[in-house]
Parts: sequence; C-alpha cells; structure tokens
Amino acid sequence: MNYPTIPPIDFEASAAARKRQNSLTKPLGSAGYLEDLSVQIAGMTGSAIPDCSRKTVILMAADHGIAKEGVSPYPPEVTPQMVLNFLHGGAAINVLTRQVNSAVKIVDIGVAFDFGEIPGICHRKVARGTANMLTGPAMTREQAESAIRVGMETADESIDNGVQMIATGEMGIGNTTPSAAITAVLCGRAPAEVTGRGTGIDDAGLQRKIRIIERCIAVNQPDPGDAMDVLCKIGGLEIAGMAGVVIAAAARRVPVVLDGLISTVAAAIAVELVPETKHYLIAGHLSEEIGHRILLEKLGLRPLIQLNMRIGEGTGAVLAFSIVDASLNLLRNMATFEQAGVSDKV
Ligand SMILES: Cc1cc2ncn([C@H]3O[C@H](COP(=O)(O)O)[C@@H](O)[C@H]3O)c2cc1C
Ligand SMILES: O=C(O)c1cccnc1
Repeated sequence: MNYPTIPPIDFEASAAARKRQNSLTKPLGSAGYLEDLSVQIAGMTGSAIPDCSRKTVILMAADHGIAKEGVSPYPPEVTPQMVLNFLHGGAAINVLTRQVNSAVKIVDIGVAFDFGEIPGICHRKVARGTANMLTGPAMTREQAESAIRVGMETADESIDNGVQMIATGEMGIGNTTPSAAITAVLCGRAPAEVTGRGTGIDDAGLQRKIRIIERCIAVNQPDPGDAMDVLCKIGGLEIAGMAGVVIAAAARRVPVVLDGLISTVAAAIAVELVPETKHYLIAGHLSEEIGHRILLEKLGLRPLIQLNMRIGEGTGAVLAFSIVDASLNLLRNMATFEQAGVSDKV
C-alpha cells in the first residue's frame, strides 16, 4: 500500500510563533501550555499565525464481530441507532460540535445495517462489521487497506473543502475490546493492564473481557512489529479508517485532534505505518479508559483536558477545540508590548 509523503514540521513558522508569543502583553511564558500548543500548531501548519477556524470531526462508525461475545453491556444494534441519532442531531457529539462551531462528518465504514441512500451519511461501507477475532482475523488485509483508503479520501475531501483542523471520532459497540487488544500488543503490556470498562461493564464482565482479549491475541498471534498485521487481526474498520484520516491530514499539514482510547489507537497504528504522522497529532483529552494514558505516554502526547469522559464519538476532541481556539486566539489577537505601550521586562 502506498502512503503519501508527510512534510517535515516548519521550524521557521514555529520559531516565529514563539517570538510573537514572547512579545505579547503578558508575563513571559505565562500562558503556559497554551503558548506551546500555538507554537506546535504553527510548525504543523507552516504558518506563524495559524488559522484553524474551520474544523470538522470525522466520525467513523463500524460494527465488531467480537461484540457477540458479550464484551459490552450494550447490544450491537446501538451502532446503527446512534448513527441515526447523529444524523438527527441528538447525540453528545452534535451538542458539542454546535457549541464549538465545528462540522461533523458521519461515515458508515462498516456498520452491519443497511442505511440505503439516506443523505447526511457518507456511505463508504467496507464490510458489514468485522469477523469475530476470537476465532480468526477481524479483517482481511484488503478490507483493512480499503478502510484506510476510505479514511484518507474522507480527510482529503474535507481538506479540499477548506477544513483546517480535524478531530477523529468513532461509534462501534464493542470497539474498546480491539482497542485494548491493540494497546496491549503495541505497548507490550498484558491485556489486564490496559483493558477498561468501555461503556461500563461490571467487574465480572471486565474479567471476561480481559480473558477474551488474551484469547484473541493467542489465537491471532499479531506481530507487534507489523502494524498492518496487528490492525487486520485484532483491529476494526473504524480504527483503520481513522488511521487513514491521520495519514492524509498529516500529508496536508492539517493538525489532527485525537479523542479517547479508540481514536488514539488508530493514531498509534498510523504512526507505526507512517512515523512522521506523529508530528501532526494533538491529544484532545484523557479518557477514563485505562489503556489511554499508557498509549498517550508511548506516543509522547499530553492531553489538553481531563474530565473523566468516556463517551467517544469525538466528544473529548471537539471539546478540546475550545482550548485550541484559546491558544490560537491569544497568539493572533493579543497586543504586543510595543503596540500597547506597555513596558517589557527589564
Ligand atoms: C448509547 C451509546 C452511545 C455511544 N457513543 C459512543 N459510544 C462508545 O461506546 C462504544 C465502546 O464501548 P464498548 O466497547 O463498551 O461497547 C463505542 O461505540 C464508543 O464510541 C457509545 C455507546 C453507547 C451505548
Ligand atoms: O476512550 C474513549 O473514547 C471511550 C471510552 C469508553 C467508551 N467509548 C469511548
């Protein structure tokens, strides 16, 4: 599979942004990480005063064969039902995107339900869900590659239409199970160390979920050094799709704000496939799912907010858009010491 070339970070732009931050009417460095974030985004976009006002969340929906094994308290029918809820504007992601003035793009990349030609959904179904990874690979290599391609094309289309910042979001009952499995394999951890409660499975359910993940890894023997092998065997269609979004966005210098565990797993796969994508990632929030912290540490990413959220859909990433806006608005709109006639440090 061919991936686009990722441009290097523009250090001239980031140095110019740092210089401007240092000239603004506040004690030197006093906006803390908001300053660093604006400098990072300048380097990503190649602009000393970046404009990331046009934003979208790309929300990939897909089903999981493993959901049959009772790894989630909710039934798989919730996946298509929630897709319709997204369409009608009633989900958490709709409320938050309205609040922060972001668009939302809903992609059926693998829901096990026929939506027909309903407008408002990008109909890019690669398969009707993954196979049950307890008995063999979740996807064929062709399916995983097609899903990555769908993600790349979806991101490219948004960027062609003027989008300057992308959040990744997902919907797929059962998807914290492949996400924990991939985290275990990529981080070299035992499933028990990285498996969380997802939508809220009870203690007995959590123990069962861990055993199932152990068996999925034992049955499939994914090669930790081969991200495509890991993705096919113990991944998901929306995870592959979001990996594609990360790759295409990075290739176009568009920063990607990650949501929770599932979204970050997709980014980790993208980084394994195309290492330079790493420089275009922003961690939106720290999710309650325990593997998330471990994976963010591996990626060297600092989450912008921590509100004990575990919704998914891109909600944590979209909420973090407000922090990004704060960071870029300060850089763009504050007066310098010279402009305001304020005395600088002696
Ligand atoms: C009503 C509802 C809305 C959701 N929105 C996101 N998720 C989240 O929960 C799922 C993952 O958790 P698990 O692995 O435990 O199934 C994903 O669909 C995720 O996006 C939802 C889950 C439910 C039930
Ligand atoms: O980390 C997440 O994004 C998450 C956690 C639980 C359920 N759904 C999503």
